[in-house]
Amino acid sequence: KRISSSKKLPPGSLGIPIIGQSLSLLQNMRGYKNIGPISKMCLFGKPTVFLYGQAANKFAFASDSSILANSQTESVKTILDHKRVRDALMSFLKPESLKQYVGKMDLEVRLHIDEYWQCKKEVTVLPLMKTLTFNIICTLLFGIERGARRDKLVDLFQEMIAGMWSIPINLPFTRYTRSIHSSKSVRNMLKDLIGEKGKELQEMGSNPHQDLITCMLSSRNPNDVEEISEEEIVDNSMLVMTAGHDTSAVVLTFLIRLLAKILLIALRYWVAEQEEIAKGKHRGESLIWEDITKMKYTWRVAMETMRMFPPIFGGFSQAVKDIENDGYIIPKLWQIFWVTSMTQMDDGIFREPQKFDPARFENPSSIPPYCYIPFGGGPRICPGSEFAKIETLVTIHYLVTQFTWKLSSDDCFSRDPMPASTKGLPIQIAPKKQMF
Ligand code: HEM
Repeated sequence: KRISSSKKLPPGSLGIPIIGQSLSLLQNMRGYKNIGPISKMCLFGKPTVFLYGQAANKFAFASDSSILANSQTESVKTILDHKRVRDALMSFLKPESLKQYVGKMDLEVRLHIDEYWQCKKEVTVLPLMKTLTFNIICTLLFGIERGARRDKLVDLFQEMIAGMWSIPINLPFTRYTRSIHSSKSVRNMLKDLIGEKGKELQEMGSNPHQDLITCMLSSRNPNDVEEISEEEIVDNSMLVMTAGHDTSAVVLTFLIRLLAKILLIALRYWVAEQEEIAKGKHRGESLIWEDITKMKYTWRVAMETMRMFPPIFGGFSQAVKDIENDGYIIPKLWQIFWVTSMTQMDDGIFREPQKFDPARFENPSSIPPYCYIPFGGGPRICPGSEFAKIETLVTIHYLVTQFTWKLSSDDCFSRDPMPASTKGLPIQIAPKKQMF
C-alpha cells in the first residue's frame, strides 16, 4: 500500500544487507548510538522501526492491541495468549505465591554450591549460573527433581537456546540445526512429563498448585472449547524456561564479576548487608521471606547492573495498521523494535550513565516512567521479575557470605544476543572464614 506523500517514513535505511545488519545489531547495540529515537532498518529480513527513549517506549508499551500486536522473530516464536495459561503462570509467579518458594530456592542454591563450588579453587561462573537458574525453574515450576532426567533436560535446553538467535540455515552441523533437534527432544521430554503429571492428577488427585504443569492440567475442561491443549502446555513451559533461566544467570554473572573487578565502597555495603543477615541465622538455617526484604542494598546493586547490562536487549511488536508517531508514519505490518540499553544509557535520563551508581535507585520515583525497562513494560511486562529478584538475592547471599574471589583472566563481554562472556567468567575462589 502506498503511503500518502505528506507523511514520511522514519529516517534510516532498509537497504543494508539483512543478515549483516541483524547480526551486528545483536552483537553490539552501542554501534547504533548515532541514530535517532525513531528510525527504520531491515532486521531479520523485515522492515523495522527501531525505537528508544521515554516517549518511544511509552508508545511501544502502552499502545493497545488495536495499534500494536505482539510479535517475535521467527526463531523465538512462542505464544502466551491463552487466557487460562497466562492466569496459571501469573498465579504461580505473583509475589504472595513466591513467598512460599524462598525455602525451596534456598535449598537448590545450597545444593548447587555444595556440588559445584565447595572445595574448588576455580569455577567458570556463567555456565554454572545457567545450570542453577535452570534447575530452580525445573524444581519450582515443573516439579522435576534432581537426577539424570533433569541433567539431560538442561543439556538439551542449553543447546536449543544456543541456536535460537542464530541465522536459520538448515544444514547439518549448524548451530540452528542442532538447536532444532534439541528442541524436538525437549518437547518430547515435556510431553512425557505432562503425561505423568496428568496421570498423577487423575489417580491421586495431586495438589493443582504443586507445580505449573499440574496447575495448567487441572484448569483443563474437556467440555470447554477453550481447553488448554497439550501443545499449548509444552509451548508455554518452554517459553517460561527460555525467558527465565538465561536472563537471571546473566544478572548473577555480572554481579559476581562486579565484586571481582570493582573495589567500590558501594560494593562493601552490599557485602556487609549480606553478612549482617547471615549473622542472624543458625548454621544451615534457611533464608525466609523476611530476610529477602532486608536485602534492599543488594537489590539496588542488581538494578544498577541491569541498567548498564540489560540481559534482554529489547523486544518486538507489529503495527496492526498504519500508525502516525512523532511526526512519522509506521506502515501496517512493519516490525517495531524497542531497545533497552540505549534508553538506560541515555545521559538525558541517567546522569553520568557510564558510572556504576546503585544510589540512583534509592528513590524509585525519581526515575521517569518508561525509562528503566530491563523487564519491559505495559501488558507484556515480564511476569517473572519477582521470581528473578528472589533467586538472585538468595544466590548472592550464599556466594558473598561463603567465598571471596578474583578473576582468573580478563574476560570480554559481547552480545550473543544475551550479554555473554568470551570465556564464561572463570574466577579463582577461596572460602571465607566462617564467622557466622
Ligand atoms: C533478570 C531476569 C529477567 C529479565 C531481565 C527478564 C526480562 C524480560 C523482558 C524484557 C520481557 C519482555 C519481552 C518482550 O516484551 O518482548 C520478559 C518476558 C517474559 N519473562 Fe522475563 N525476565 C527475567 C526473568 C524471568 C523469569 C525468572 C521468568 C520465569 C520464571 C520470566 C518469564 C517471562 C515470560 C513468561 C515472559 C513472556 C511474557 C509475555 O510474552 O507475555 N522472566 N522478560
